[in-house]
Amino acid sequence: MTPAARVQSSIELLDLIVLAARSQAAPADRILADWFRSHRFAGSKDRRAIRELVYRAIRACGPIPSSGREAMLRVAEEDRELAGLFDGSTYGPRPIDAGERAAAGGVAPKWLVDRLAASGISGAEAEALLDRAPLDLRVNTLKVQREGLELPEAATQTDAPNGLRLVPGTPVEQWDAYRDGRIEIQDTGSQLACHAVHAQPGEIIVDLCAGGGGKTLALAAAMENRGRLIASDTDRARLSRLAPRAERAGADIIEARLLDPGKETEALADVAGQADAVLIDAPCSGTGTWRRNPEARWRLTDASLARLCSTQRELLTLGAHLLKPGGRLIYVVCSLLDEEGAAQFGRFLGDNIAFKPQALSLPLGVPRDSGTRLTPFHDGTDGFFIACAVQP
Ligand SMILES: C[S@@+](CC[C@H](N)C(=O)[O-])C[C@H]1O[C@@H](n2cnc3c(N)ncnc32)[C@H](O)[C@@H]1O
Repeated sequence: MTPAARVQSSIELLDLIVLAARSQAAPADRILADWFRSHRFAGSKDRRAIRELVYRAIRACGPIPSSGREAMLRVAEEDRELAGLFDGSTYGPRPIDAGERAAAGGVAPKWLVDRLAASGISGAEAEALLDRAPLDLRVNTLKVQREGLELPEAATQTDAPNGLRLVPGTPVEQWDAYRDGRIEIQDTGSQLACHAVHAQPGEIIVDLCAGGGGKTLALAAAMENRGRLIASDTDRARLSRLAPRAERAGADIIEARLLDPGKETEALADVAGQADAVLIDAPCSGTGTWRRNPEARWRLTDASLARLCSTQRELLTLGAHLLKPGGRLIYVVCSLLDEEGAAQFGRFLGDNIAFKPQALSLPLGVPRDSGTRLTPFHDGTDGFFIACAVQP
């Protein structure tokens, strides 16, 4: 493909992505994968260049643009070489009309920029939400210790106890160490959220919103495969990814439990009052993960945020009900909005005065009310709010 043809294909893909974002349909990654499958003439270099262009344009537009062309013009405004490819050549984009409008830039739609600012995220902190994320690994101590691990490429140690960092795009999935479960791909912030659980061998631990089990596997490793680790979620597809991952990681103590939405308490009745620790990695707006998923800021609405906050409240209540006296409740969201993080947790503490917040001794982050906040700007991790409470 010519460079101009790649730009035109990216514009057409952005049209599909914008349409899908407006109707909460397929995510950008899926749209790209489908397009590459049905356009075999696009070779690997074309695919890489198109993906790069599409994500540059998504990052460049704060509010959702009205078309793919407007989005690409936004990038072209700051890239003369790209602007020169709007040349009207065969398969290329038509020339830029005098006065043709580019999409608005910025970090996010205005209502979200305002909410972030109200939560103390503005300026450089807000801009860093759209940086490129590094590639972080967790060494699976069920199989190997960090000191004993040999990898095809040099990695630097992170602040997470078993964390390593590589250049983004390193083909980790093709490495033997990945295939045989010695390493997992996991953001440092996510690793520190697991560290905050202080999971011990022999404990009963519930990972209430386990999803595909990223954090469950880290907990199993901390528990040295001893004790009970119940991994629950309401999403069958996500939870079904856990069993093969657990097998690869050699994590034997995980009991996966699919929850019926609205009937979670019944499904976990046998654990009520028994757990040493409950991790609530709650569903959230994901404002802390825009580095990996910049399109998410086009999809979030005030109404969906309110629904997420209400689910978080219910999950906190359920988590508290599962704990034994003295048990630890660890609340985590990959969001930087206080209504999902500090204020949500503060409300729980206000409604449940028997629970006392516990300081977290994490190597990164800054205190935010009763918890700790990690941000891409301050900590180089995804954005997280992490807090712990104990009922003495
Ligand atoms: C942030 S994700 C969890 C990610 C996961 N812990 C990991 O590390 O990969 C939140 C999860 O909460 C789940 N969820 C939503 N509502 C739930 C509910 N009522 N009970 C349990 N899980 C729920 C979602 O399906 C989603 O998988």
